[in-house]
Amino acid sequence: MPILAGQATYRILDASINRATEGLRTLEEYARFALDDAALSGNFKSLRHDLTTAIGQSVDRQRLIEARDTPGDVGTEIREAAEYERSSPQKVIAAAAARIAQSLRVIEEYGKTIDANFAAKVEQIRYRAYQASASLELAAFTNQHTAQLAAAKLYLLIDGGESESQFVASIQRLAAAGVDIFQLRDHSLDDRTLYRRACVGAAVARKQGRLFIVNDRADIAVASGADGVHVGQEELPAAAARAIIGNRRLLGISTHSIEQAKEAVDDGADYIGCGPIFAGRTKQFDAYVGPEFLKQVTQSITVPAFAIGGIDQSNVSEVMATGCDRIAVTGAIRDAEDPVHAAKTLKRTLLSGTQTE
Ligand SMILES: Cc1ncc(COP(=O)(O)OP(=O)(O)O)c(N)n1
Ligand SMILES: Cc1ncsc1CCOP(=O)(O)O
Ligand SMILES: [Mg+2]
Repeated sequence: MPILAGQATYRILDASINRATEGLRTLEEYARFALDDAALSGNFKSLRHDLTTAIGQSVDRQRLIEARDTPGDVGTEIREAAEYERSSPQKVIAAAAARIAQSLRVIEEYGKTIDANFAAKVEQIRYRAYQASASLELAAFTNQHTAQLAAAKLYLLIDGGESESQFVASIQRLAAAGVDIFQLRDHSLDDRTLYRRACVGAAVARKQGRLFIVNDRADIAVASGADGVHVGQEELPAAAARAIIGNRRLLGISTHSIEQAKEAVDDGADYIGCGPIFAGRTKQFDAYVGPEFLKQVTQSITVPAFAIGGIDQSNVSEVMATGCDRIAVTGAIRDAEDPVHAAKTLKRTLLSGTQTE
């Protein structure tokens, strides 16, 4: 039986009102329970309240309910595989934000057939919802960074490789082998090539659910979409690097003493590198701080601390004996006969807390 025009409008509004309020609640719950962000969750609550109030003032609820026919809704049979693909809370948030924007637009457009003032109110709610959703997505990205960093154990300093394709393939293989963070560190590359490697590296690392950091260059870290920058004691001071990368990206700082480690944390480092612990093949130093420095760090530093310098399967147990279970390496994986196996073994050791071959 053909549906009466008025009934169709109310059926569309009913479905869209449900979608919009459900989407707002989905984002409100993340702000409240994942971010503990009272302001942001309150923002979504007031959006829900204002939408419900505007609807109550202008749309006849009985007509909405009378128009509802879920068993007869042909849309319930239409299934897209992507609807069930939510590999992270961030994907849930992005999907809910899109659903809110679309539904509010539908309510606004069909609401015009009932009451122009009602539609104008919904338009303002839509604009507010855009901004609140963007704030939540950005906060969720930062929250994801923090969570990924806290869980990270194996950090690989990687060069630009023989070619872009070989560089990308290395990241894919070694991410699958357990590397948690990649840092592009290649002083031989010109800026253009370094930028291009950082762009593709950040993209492929993110696709593998891994963090991607650029060594030394805060400008290239931002321009390439990397997750952050790592600076040493001779590069940009923390405040200058942070001014470039902002608060949504990670700042790593090299430290060679407990004083520098404490200073780095005070200066806002999201993580620190601690070394050089042992002599290694990648970078030579006049002096090595040894595992004792790591003991001091584990006793007094609150941000993730990655031991670095000559660390490989033969001495990682000395690092772990200090209580430090995070390492940053180059040669141990780069120079291994089987880099994937070397990465897997190191990661297994770090996770299990014991030496395994
Ligand atoms: C994780 C991590 N720790 C330390 C370093 C060393 O950085 P830096 O002292 O700036 O030396 P270069 O890497 O720039 O030669 C690092 N890169 N990563
Ligand atoms: C860049 C850097 N800074 C301190 S040690 C080091 C090199 C780490 O490489 P490897 O793990 O091969 O010693
Ligand atoms: Mg440096």
